[in-house]
Amino acid sequence: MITFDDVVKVYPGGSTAVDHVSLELPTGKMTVLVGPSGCGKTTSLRMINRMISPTSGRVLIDGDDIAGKDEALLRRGMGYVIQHAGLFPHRTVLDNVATVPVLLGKTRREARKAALGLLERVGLSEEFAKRYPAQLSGGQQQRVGVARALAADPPIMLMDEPFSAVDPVVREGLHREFLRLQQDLGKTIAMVTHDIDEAIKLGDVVAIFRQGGKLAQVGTPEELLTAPADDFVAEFVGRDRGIRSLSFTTAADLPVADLPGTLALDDAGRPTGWILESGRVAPTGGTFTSADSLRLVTDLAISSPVGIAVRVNEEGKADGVVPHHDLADYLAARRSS
Ligand SMILES: Nc1ncnc2c1ncn2[C@@H]1O[C@H](COP(=O)(O)OP(=O)(O)OP(=O)(O)O)[C@@H](O)[C@H]1O
Repeated sequence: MITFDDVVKVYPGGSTAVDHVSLELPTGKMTVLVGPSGCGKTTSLRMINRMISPTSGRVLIDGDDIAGKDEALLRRGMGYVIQHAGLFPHRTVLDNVATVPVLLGKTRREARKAALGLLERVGLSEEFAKRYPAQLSGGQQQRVGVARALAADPPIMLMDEPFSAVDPVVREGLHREFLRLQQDLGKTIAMVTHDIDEAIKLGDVVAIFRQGGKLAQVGTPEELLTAPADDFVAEFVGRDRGIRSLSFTTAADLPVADLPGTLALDDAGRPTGWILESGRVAPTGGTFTSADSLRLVTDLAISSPVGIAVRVNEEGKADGVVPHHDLADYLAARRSS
């Protein structure tokens, strides 16, 4: 666990970048530091690897104050990924990834073999290994940046706006891959972003900073969406937070009604559409399983031609329906419980 214990950073010249921040970043989880520009996110991140020292307060790793640790040793346990990847321009992709392990004592051969494996894990095939950074797209460079940070297999990863230099579609893909990777690796990650949607999507814990380097709220994405501490947080997490918070709960406990006769099924019991009063069959527009989110069920119920979402089992067979008024009652009861 990384702990900020009443940390203050005042830069020479008097600006307070971080103002009495106390925060815990749990081991094996991703904590996202998010907030408007200039609110002290990067300063906080850099205090974890001692690129910046606190003016007062302590940063601890597993209970030990890092102020007393050898800087080089400390940083060896931390991967660092920055915007635009920060790759060595005159080294090949493979050598960008293999350099640190060689410095740490691996043979060049071992390091290159491991680097190829890492590049594959971040979605880059062998053909990219011989290229130079300038011969890659922005998204590919970011992937190399992540692979390079992972090369020393550090328990901690510090990431400063790692996905912000790429377009939204590429970013989506990188998010998905990164979440998959983190599921396997379980690193302790501190990530800085100014994008609340990215924070909510990636973070196990999200720490929202406000101007002046103060923490506004720390919580899981669901907590921030359902119970923002004040107007600043409510505004910052965005308008449709009610709908977005439904992404975090599955439909496992959602009661379903029996299949109505107006639901057309094929021989295997799979829904094929709704039989409308006119006799026309309209497509269902999608189905859900009990593992899907309440957000999907809501979307299906709203967009269904008859206002009913259809649940299917693992074989795709219809096994219940949720009319939109039942769903509204369920959501209202859930809120008040
Ligand atoms: N070396 C420095 N000397 C003086 N002031 C600084 C220095 N670095 C940052 N600051 C100031 O400290 C405050 C916090 O900066 P920091 O970079 O931590 O914010 P941030 O939240 O990461 O911002 P952004 O999202 O714009 O990158 C800002 O007001 C900034 O101007």
